[in-house]
Amino acid sequence: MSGTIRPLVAGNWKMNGLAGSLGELDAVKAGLSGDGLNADIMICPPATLVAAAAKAANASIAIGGQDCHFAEKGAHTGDISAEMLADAGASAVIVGHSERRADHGESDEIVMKKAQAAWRAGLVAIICIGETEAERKSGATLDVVAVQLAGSVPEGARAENTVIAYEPVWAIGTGLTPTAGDVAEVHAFIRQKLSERFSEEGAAMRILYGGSVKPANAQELMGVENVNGALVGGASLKAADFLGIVAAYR
Ligand SMILES: O=C[C@H](O)COP(=O)(O)O
Repeated sequence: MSGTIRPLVAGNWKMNGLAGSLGELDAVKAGLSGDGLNADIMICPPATLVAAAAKAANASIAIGGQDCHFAEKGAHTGDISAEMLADAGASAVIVGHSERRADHGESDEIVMKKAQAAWRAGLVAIICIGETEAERKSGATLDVVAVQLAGSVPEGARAENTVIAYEPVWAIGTGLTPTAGDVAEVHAFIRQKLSERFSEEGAAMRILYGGSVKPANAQELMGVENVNGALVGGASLKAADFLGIVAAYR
């Protein structure tokens, strides 16, 4: 396991989950009870379930949102502010997920404003970056990651209010993952950039890997240098799978 940074395993339910899905949260809670886990655990349910999830969770599970608007309030039909997520009991919010960047045209500039909004509301910003398949194939991965980091992570980022999630777009929901060596290369690069820009705060910031993490590959991926946890999509929907990933930190 990497250094002394406390890892974070976060489940992103994406646009999945009705009230009955909170049973999975209960099962995660039960699965975590009484064990000395060496990681923080978070579930990011859809916005409709944030308040109920926050009530159902206990101290062993943090609740996060999946997106927020950068404004505090106003005429933005259908949007949710970081303050509203905090009010509902969230302690973090994912910003700049590649699905938001692709589906909603979110630029680095917008993602940066969302991260600042998260801080304004007292939330941890989980800032997502990652290259597409074409970018990987053309050898542009590190360039893409550098541009996204520079453009999406605001000045003043600190280890306690910012988490970076490296998610290669081609690995999300596909069952494909980069090799451990590829993950190590990109995470080392991200660490170098964060340390150059934010000094000791950047050296202490958590860098999550995301993209087809499952129980079968969690141990290997979580053991890579500078991988400080995971952002898990599909495998977070079932408590048994999610707990199987969390087990990498037992
Ligand atoms: O936010 C989570 C990621 O997009 C990973 O999703 P996945 O685990 O289904 O590949």
